[in-house]
Amino acid sequence: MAVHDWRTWRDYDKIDNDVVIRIKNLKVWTPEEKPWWRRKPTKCKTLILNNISGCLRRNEFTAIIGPSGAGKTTFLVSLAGKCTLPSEGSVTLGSRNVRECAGAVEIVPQHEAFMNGLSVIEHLVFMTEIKIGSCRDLRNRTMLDSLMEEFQLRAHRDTPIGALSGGEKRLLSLATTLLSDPQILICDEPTTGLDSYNALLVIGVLKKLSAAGRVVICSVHQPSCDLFKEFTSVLLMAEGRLLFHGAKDECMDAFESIDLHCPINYNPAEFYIRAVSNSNTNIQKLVEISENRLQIDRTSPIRPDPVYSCSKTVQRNWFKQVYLLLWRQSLSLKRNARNHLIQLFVSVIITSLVLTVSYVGASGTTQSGVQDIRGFLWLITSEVAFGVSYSALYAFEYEITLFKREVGMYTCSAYFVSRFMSFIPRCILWPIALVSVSTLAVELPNHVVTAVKFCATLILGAIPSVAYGLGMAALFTSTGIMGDVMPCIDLPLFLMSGAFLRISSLPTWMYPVKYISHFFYAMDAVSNIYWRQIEHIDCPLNETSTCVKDGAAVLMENGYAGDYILQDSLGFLLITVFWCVLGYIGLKREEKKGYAY
Ligand SMILES: Nc1ncnc2c1ncn2[C@@H]1O[C@H](COP(=O)(O)OP(=O)(O)OP(=O)(O)O)[C@@H](O)[C@H]1O
Repeated sequence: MAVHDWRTWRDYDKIDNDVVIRIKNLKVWTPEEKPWWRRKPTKCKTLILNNISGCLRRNEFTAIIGPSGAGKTTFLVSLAGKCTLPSEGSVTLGSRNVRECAGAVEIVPQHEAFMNGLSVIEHLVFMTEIKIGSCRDLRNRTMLDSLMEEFQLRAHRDTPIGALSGGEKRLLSLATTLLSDPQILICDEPTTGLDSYNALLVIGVLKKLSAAGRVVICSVHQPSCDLFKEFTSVLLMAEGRLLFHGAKDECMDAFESIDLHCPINYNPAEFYIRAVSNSNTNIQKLVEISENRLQIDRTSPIRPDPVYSCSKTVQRNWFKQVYLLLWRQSLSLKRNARNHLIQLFVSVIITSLVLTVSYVGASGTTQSGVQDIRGFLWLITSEVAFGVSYSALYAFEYEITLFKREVGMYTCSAYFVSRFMSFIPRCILWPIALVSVSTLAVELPNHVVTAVKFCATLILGAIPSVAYGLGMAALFTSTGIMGDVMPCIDLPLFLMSGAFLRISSLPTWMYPVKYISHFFYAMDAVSNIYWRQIEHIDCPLNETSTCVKDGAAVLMENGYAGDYILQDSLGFLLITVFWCVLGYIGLKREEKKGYAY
């Protein structure tokens, strides 16, 4: 098995065993909980990492072990510079803070986040394209091929990720991380969920990477003897403290020096973990030993800087990012095409059939027909607006973890724009299907032309509806309450449509709300299209109430504008921009919250 022989730290073959990462008095804590309206909390509630100091060296292949809740994950995430909890102390690469060395350090989190609709090869091609550059580049293609070979992913090349086993997903996650050839690789429980063969396969690849000059550090949950012996050093943690860090033999010596002897044929990793679980005395003694050893580390040479600032990751230009993200969305959409078609059939065709049956023969040329047509126009408008905006509402809920894991690969705006554009086919298909079927039995003047105009208007109206749904989704993603908030905002917006009350009868202070209502502009446009063609409405001789004489009178009664084309087009555009800006702000806020682990 060839392991990345094109990736060596050739600059450093003269210095051996020198320090790469230095950790100085690292403390991480959970903040005191305060009501959301109070100032940002600063006090410490629970100390997760307690004054950890140490260093990691070149060629070191370290296993982090310790009881559950020891702080292993928090330590690894801090090493990668991605910890979002309040902290003190420093983690440095050379003389630079690890947070400034993007690309030099990569973390493989414990729980994978993928777009499950993609196949293995599609996912790897996307990641290659977005992280390191074009797949047409021979070097990038070789890298991709070699990783597929190393992690035995060839057999699953075309398998959808959702159908992979937990272990196979783990291998894919590792392969994805290694695409950018990080110099420091941090893995949180890379063997969890793998059978012993695959666990050894993964550890074997990681070991070779460390032998080639990288720093590889992994937390391992209860490693077997076979697995444990592959590591060159061990880092033992308990209760947020570093109890030991060094070669495996030295660890055994340290335990023996405090009179703790590992029985013959007993798994040493298990012995260490047991010895420090719930034993303050042992923890205290080991902390003292660890502090003495630290004095030696402090005198070790530090690597010069330049190597850490270099990274093989590239930032693709904004349009390329949008294109690649759209391509990924479209693949996922294609794989779920059957579900989308069923959804189209159930939600649109059946609804349209119900409408056409209910409004059979309806015409706006009679007094009783005026009300029917008003209802019909409202129903086709609202079906499209609601259908499209609610389908966008959950766009981020399932993808937010993926988005937060991929921070740095593409910009927030590129992601938002691509997500927005991925709804465009729906904005076109839904209105066409709805209008074509629902108008079948309704009497429209110039039937085909009017139906086409309805389609065009509803397509344009669907775009601000998507922006509205995405805006709400991005603003309330983290709270998960968008489904509860949206109906409350819908109410004033659809009241402004003019379908339920005359806009002219609104209190003056409510008047401006209509300008941010996509329901209003859509209803205004379809009503104008229809009623402007009705030149006469019959008024029976025995009619007691006042008759509406023509379509213009109906428009006047509802308060719909004169120059509707300009007003409604501008309205659609402004509302789309308004909700997109709000959605972008919401997504940016999520991005700022940091890495999801
Ligand atoms: N964001 C957080 N908010 C509150 N507590 C947290 C947070 N992150 C971690 N903790 C707490 O810090 C402690 C250490 O967590 P961490 O996940 O780092 O431990 P671990 O050693 O990786 O555990 P395990 O082996 O079970 O995965 C745990 O008690 C955990 O509940």
